[in-house]
Amino acid sequence: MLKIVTLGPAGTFSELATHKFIKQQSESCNICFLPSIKSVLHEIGLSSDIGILPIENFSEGFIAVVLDELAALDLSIIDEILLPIKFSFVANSASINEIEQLFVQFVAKGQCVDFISGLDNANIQLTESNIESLHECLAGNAKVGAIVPSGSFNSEQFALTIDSVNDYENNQTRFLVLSRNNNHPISNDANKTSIIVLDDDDHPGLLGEVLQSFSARQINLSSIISRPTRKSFGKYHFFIELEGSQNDPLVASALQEISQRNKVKVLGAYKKATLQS
Ligand SMILES: O=C(O)C(=O)Cc1ccccc1
Repeated sequence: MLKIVTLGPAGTFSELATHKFIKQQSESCNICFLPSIKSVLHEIGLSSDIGILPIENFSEGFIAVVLDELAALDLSIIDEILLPIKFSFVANSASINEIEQLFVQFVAKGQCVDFISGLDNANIQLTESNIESLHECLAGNAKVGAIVPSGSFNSEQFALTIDSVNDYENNQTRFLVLSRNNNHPISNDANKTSIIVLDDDDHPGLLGEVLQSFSARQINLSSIISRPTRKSFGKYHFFIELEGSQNDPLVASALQEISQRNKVKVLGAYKKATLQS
């Protein structure tokens, strides 16, 4: 039995991503929910074999806490999942102008900016998960509203519901499947690799050299993100995703070259997700 930990309570997009992953597995799986992204990350490899969490939204970009923990913890990426993301607004008052308190998950807030900016009188309360927002609204008074996953609620429970409050119609989020065991063989269908170049030897041209190792071999990068090390001001880790895996000798030699000059953590190689996969 594969034990999976993800962001709860039940009903989050993370749970939907987990079910999409489970459908592709031959083994039976057991899901455990934890209330915050950080608590999920820290449980992987303890009571759970793997963890599933959002890493990147199509319009908002990367989730900083996940990148920072990937730099700090000993986790590896074994797969990724892509999900369409649709939000609805629910409220205990039929009049939107009466809403004084809005519960919204901290990543969801940036995906519903246009709608939220129209709620003139609402005080924003950030939550850890979209289902926490839903539960807060269900437990709240007549002046409370929430941004929640479309399809996660029964409209009879609310005085007002408005669908499609996300800024972009084709909103999508990418989730990572993470494990603590770093010895996974690279599967033959892996066509994407994630690495972190850790800032341990800052010098002029560090990033240029890293990029040159890839461009000299015609290796395409799909993302590059810097995150502060939080050790001293102006020092950064670089989270890089590239096409291909170390099964390809060109990728292997690029990573070997970069590793000779820098501390590199290869997070994992996996098959690039699509909405259909
Ligand atoms: O709270 C959830 O439902 C999550 O799984 C986190 C999240 C938040 C916003 C978009 C996608 C996933």
